[in-house]
Amino acid sequence: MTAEAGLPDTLRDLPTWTPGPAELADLELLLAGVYRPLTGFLGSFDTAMVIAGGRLADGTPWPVPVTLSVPKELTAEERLVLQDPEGVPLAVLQVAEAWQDPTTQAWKLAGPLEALRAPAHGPFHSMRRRPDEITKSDGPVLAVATRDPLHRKQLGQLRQVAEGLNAQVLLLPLLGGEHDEALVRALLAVRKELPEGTQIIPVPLVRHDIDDDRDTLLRSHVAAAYGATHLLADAEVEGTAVPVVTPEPWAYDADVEVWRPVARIEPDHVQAELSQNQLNALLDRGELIPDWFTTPAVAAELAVARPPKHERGLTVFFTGLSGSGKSTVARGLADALVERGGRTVSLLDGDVVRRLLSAGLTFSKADRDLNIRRIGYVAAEVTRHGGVAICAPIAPYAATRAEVRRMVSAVGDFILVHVSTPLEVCERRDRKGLYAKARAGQIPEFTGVSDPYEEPADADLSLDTSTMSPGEAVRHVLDLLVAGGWIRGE
Ligand SMILES: Nc1ncnc2c1ncn2[C@@H]1O[C@H](COP(=O)(O)OS(=O)(=O)O)[C@@H](OP(=O)(O)O)[C@H]1O
Ligand SMILES: Nc1ncnc2c1ncn2[C@@H]1O[C@H](COP(=O)(O)OP(=O)(O)O)[C@@H](O)[C@H]1O
Repeated sequence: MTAEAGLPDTLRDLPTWTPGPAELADLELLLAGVYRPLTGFLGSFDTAMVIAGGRLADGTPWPVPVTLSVPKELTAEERLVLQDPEGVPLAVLQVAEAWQDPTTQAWKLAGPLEALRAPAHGPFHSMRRRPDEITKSDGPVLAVATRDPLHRKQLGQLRQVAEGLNAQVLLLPLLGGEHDEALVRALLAVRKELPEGTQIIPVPLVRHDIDDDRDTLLRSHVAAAYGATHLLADAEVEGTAVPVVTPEPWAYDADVEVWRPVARIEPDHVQAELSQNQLNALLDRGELIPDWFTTPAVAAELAVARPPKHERGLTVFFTGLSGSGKSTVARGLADALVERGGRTVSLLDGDVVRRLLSAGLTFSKADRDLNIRRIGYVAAEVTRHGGVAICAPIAPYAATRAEVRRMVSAVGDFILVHVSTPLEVCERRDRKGLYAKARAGQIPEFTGVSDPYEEPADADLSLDTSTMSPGEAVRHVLDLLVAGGWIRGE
């Protein structure tokens, strides 16, 4: 791991590290001055103080720990080049402290950063601005820092608050999910409905693991860095970097077909609203989002971000002992789906994967985990593109299965099927004669015999194939898919 060509000679021999996506987003904000007063990743004392009381060690208010995890091997370094996933160097970290997180045990490096290059990728990158690149307004500026599209209600509330303050609007789409493009497109789609002169600047602020109040505080810091004088938010929180303005409640007056403040709706008029759950249910069924709720252009983007279940990407992940019936049921399911039509199916069978994608890997814990991560990566890509990925490895470790669930769930849906056939039955079947060899000590680390299998506690379906035929087992999975709306019933 040494820095690539193109770096100044003085930095060439420095070790390099590629932070994860969330840390890279934090790095971008640190380098751009959006996280001012922070100039680098936090050390142990600052982090503890921020978590405990929302302040840095010197008393400056700051709501969220901004830290950098590294492998233990890098904790002895004095300087480190931080690079993007393609190996492009972004910054040099001057290590002030190497420390271990007392909760997660992860190793962290803290210290100031020297920018080398601004990250230059990502959809709508051309719309991004550093705070020092925008012309500051003289008058009030109302920031809306949002991860959600603006529907007719929010547009009305925003216009009302902006007018009341006589403020310019600064719309900050917060990027950091899987559907960032849909969010920015949905906000661009309502541009005409926004007050004149509204600026839209996407900000790579990923969701930190903090409560709503801290999240509002963080948004207020970002808003202040971009020159806002006010932040529109659902609730006021003490200590925000700029004052929070909360909109008054609005509802749809169905009698006269307009959105307006609830206080101005006649008591005998019918009010309408659509909760997030109702909206999600409509999207899941692929039904029309009513025009009174949101504009058609926004509705179209909502459907991109959350396609109807029967078109949404899906991974069905079978796990179980060797010989439990994973391949048989997975193959049966793939055939049944292909026969029904309307879905593209990729079958990632354990044995086949080991011959191609994971050729050369052993059955050590590290190699099994790598094998499952590779399967998960491919399944997530299939899912992202709206296909059905069917996986059938043993996948003996719960943590690795959970990792795959997380990866896939970010881009579509994930179903875990535990093929729970008892070991004695698998061993009796011994289709490949492997159990006999394992018992004879000829195969070390054989799952269920001399290697662990962690039973899933989070299975969406359990199938004990000793009590049913392969056809019945496939039927159970199909029933689950129909009940969940992923495929249509016959
Ligand atoms: N030591 C050991 N333990 C378990 N299984 C072994 C081992 N050595 C070879 N095999 C054969 O490899 C198949 C399991 O591979 P997987 O990729 O599914 O395993 S894992 O998920 O990476 O643990 C498994 O296939 P299935 O029977 O289809 O499960 C076995 O045939
Ligand atoms: N209900 C059932 N579902 C799946 N397989 C079954 C069932 N009943 C018997 N079997 C037999 O059990 C064996 C399972 O092997 P396989 O599907 O390769 O399991 P795995 O992929 O989990 O190693 C096959 O020989 C299959 O015919």
